[in-house]
Amino acid sequence: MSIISLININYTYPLEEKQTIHSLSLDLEKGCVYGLTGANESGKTTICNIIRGFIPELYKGELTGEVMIKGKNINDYNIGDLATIIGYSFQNPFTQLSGVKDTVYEEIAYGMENIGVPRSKMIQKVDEIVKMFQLEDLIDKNPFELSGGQKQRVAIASVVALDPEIIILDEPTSQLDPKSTEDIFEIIQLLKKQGKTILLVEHKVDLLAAYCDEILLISRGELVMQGPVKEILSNPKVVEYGGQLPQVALYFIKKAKANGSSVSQVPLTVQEVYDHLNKDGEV
Ligand SMILES: Nc1ncnc2c1ncn2[C@@H]1O[C@H](COP(=O)(O)OP(=O)(O)OP(=O)(O)O)[C@@H](O)[C@H]1O
Repeated sequence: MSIISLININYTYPLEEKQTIHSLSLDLEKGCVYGLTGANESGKTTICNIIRGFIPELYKGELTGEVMIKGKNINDYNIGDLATIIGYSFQNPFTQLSGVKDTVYEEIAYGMENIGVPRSKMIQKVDEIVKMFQLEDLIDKNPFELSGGQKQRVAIASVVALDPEIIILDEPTSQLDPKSTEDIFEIIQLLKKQGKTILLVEHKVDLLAAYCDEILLISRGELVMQGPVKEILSNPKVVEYGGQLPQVALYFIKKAKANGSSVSQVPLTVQEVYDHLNKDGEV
């Protein structure tokens, strides 16, 4: 049984004539990291909102098709239960912060407070999360006085603190510098090891290539490609659909085309190039 299934989803925002999501079906398996990518405005955030139930709960509009979470129709969950199963970190961390807590420490504890986690367990979890996200120097600061990147880290940390089985991260690194971006991807790796299912909206395909199991490519509200990272991110069709390929893959695809050879085995990451050269004794 897939942990998330969308079955023939069509969706139109309120007062819009044009449909945003068209005949979309997908299955996501427990414990995998999925990279949801595609051009701007192709519908990625909308899909996340459908999976989390914010559409049609908050956004209304016309939604048809079925959303199944852990084999059960999303309409059969109560809102509280769904919130503990699916954690959602928004594209804009400002939206995510509660606005009612004065320190980063309290902000991270806030979600647990709301669901009645015992105090001793809560303190233990906040300490663990602070360490995981390297927030030690920020715990006494007001969340709204942080930089954009710091807010983003705190927002994601608050989601992870609730220990949801499914974690949706909508462009989690959009405001982060390269070092903090790598750190977030390392945390994603760790969460995968803990058995979490992660849906990651991200434009940085080089990082998706290194950390995801599968890629879902969206174009104009349709799922146009889905498959293992190796298969999708070495396929030049991705670019035709408005997506991007890793820089390394682009270089090797160009080289393969010039030599008239197959593009199916191109490396996607610098590490793969290194491993390949190492095997041949060239480094
Ligand atoms: N609340 C809304 N009401 C009406 N239309 C909306 C609303 N939110 C998004 N849209 C439209 O739906 C389409 C898909 O938007 P969405 O934000 O899902 O795309 P995206 O792929 O996440 O974009 P980006 O990469 O730029 O964040 C866009 O045309 C957008 O203008």
